[in-house]
Amino acid sequence: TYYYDSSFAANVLTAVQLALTNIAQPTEDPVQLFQLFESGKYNENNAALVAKTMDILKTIYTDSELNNIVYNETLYAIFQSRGVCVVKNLNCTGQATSVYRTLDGSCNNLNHPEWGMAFRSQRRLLNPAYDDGVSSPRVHSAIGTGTLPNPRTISNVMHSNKGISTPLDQKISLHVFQWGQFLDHDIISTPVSTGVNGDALSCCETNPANVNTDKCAPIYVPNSDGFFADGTCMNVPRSAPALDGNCNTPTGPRQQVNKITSYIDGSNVYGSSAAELIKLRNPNSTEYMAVTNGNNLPPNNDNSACTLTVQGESCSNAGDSRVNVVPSLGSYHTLFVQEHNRIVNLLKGLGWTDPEELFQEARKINIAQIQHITYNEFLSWLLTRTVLQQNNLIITGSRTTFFTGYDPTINTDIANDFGIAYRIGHTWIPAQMKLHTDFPETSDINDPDVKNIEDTYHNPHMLYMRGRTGSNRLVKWLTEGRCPRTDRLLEDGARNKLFLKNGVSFDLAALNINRGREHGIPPYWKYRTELCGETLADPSSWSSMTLHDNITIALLKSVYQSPMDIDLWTGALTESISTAVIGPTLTCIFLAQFRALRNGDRYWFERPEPEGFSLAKLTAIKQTSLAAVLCANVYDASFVISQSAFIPGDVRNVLLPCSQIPKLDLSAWSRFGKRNLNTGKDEFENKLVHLLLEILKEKESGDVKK
Ligand code: HEM
Ligand SMILES: [Ca+2]
Repeated sequence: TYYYDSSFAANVLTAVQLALTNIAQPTEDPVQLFQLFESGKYNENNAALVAKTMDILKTIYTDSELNNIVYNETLYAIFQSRGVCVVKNLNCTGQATSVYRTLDGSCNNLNHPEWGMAFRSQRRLLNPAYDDGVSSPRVHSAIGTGTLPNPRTISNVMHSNKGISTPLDQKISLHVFQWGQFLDHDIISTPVSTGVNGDALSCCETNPANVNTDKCAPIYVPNSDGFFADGTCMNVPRSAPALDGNCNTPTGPRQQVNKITSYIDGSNVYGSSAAELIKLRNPNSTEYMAVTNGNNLPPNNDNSACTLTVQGESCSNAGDSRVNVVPSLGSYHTLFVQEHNRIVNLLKGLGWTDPEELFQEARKINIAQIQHITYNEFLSWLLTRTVLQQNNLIITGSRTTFFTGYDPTINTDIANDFGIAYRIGHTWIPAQMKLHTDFPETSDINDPDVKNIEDTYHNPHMLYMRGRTGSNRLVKWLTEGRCPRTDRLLEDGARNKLFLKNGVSFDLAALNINRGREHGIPPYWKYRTELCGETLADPSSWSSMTLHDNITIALLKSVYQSPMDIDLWTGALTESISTAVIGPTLTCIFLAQFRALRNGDRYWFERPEPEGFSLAKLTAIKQTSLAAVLCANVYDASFVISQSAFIPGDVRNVLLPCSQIPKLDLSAWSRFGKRNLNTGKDEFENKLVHLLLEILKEKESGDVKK
């Protein structure tokens, strides 16, 4: 049962009215108030009323139902102005038999049903380092009375590609960039503080002393910047503080929230709550995900979700709210919605009929593919297979066995520190987005196929180009394009012109540094020692910087007073890389997170049934790859692609036509009995059963021709 329905709305109205009669000085008309509730805008001065309303709603709904509908839907934006109430009291029922992963928190981790679910406080790998111990951003230098360098200054010194032509990594395709972000959007989304009405805050004050430091962390750009005009201030709200389950401020240091499920569970495709999911499914044929005009993402009717420049276009809707950030991200969302619907059709051909079962099994297979591609292809490249092997994180390939390391005592929440460190993917952001040209086409000089990235932010237009074939063309471009190198340099379009609109823009590197400080993330050296186990004789000496090359150390020295001041994001990203893609500290942080996401996930795809699959099914999942998903949805059988779409063809990675790329073979899912593995066809008796079923179906619909 789903509780997102009109009776819920009616119950809220009744509860508000009741609550009004219960508090001393009612200040609002209940109908008006209800409208505010519905639109997610509510005056925080009415906190008592909200609390009372919640009490009444709790007499109607169970906690788990309220978590699903209230926190994620209606009250979320209201509380966001003060902070975000974290989910509590989820129930784990049906432990033994639950076949499908749930979104309301029950049972995804047997030991602790809340771990990994949406609207939880982020975990930390290291204790926070706030200036005042509880909440104020780190600003003081480790030595003397000085302050830390301005984030924009660090960005200019360490992350600018000015005067350096941006090197591309010829060994990896742009799928590394896109998978990296897509994965991020499956596991972490940190909400920021809003104004009292749920509106965006204005954090820049003429006098910096007047900044509301509880809700704001603006970046004042130092003069003579070279790009930003003197006096520029970047309007940055602080991440909303986590409130406890009763929406009160907890004692102890400020924590941040993750508003999506941390499990790799395709929540960017399916949503992070049952209520979100139901709205993403096709209402008429619920086995399918909703699509519009030729397999594109459904529109988001809230046009403030993106910037529209062409009439008739709309923002996209998906399981994660950031889907509109860049169009190539939208194209990935589209790809996995298409893949879901394709799997549904395949299952139908194998005798599956029940819409709910079809939906859930297709979702389970789609999630399994996403997990497999992440560990077997993406992480194999990022962390290397050797490191995965050493840490028992390797997917065993053809030696198909179950994963037996499931450990329900592992906390699967995303770590705050990981959320800062994993932003190293910002080094992969390309300068431009491009539509692949299938055929010689007359190019449209007024609407070219190549656009600077700053012209694509929050604008879905590229998806609409060329008769709405933009999504597939962007995906094809990701295959043929090369990814910017994993280095300290960020493209101008991300470092100077992020979210450029009406002449106002942001610096993504400065945002990352600033965000780390306002989350109370300790400096880089602490991760080397306290988390990753290095022993440093004297962390205050530059000679302790043994993981960086001399040029980088010179740059760091020119901006930081002490190596103990270096911010995690900058310090970890600039570690030198000998044989691997990333340095040892990032490897250590990533391992901590990706180990938890595999070992603590009850529904990890390599587990046996009922949560996972039979060996035959698991073998089928392990055959798949990003290339297979691409071949099944966007390429013709004759298209020649590298077996790992992340790594363009070379001697080690043979190019094959799509027709020869191992594809998702669902014969193990057949409900017609055994299949002949040599021919791939159903045995005779199964064919007969199939035919009979077809005839029965036609009979039922009153359309008997045979
Ligand atoms: C065009 C591509 C991208 C854009 C425009 C973009 C933009 C952003 C922005 C604006 C933020 C929030 C900054 C702040 O205020 O603190 C952010 C956060 C983040 N980004 Fe990116 N990003 C992109 C690609 C990537 C990639 C490729 C990765 C990883 C491989 C990545 C990982 C992250 C992570 C982990 C966060 C923190 C998320 C959270 O806690 O909510 N991003 N990104
Ligand atoms: Ca997720």
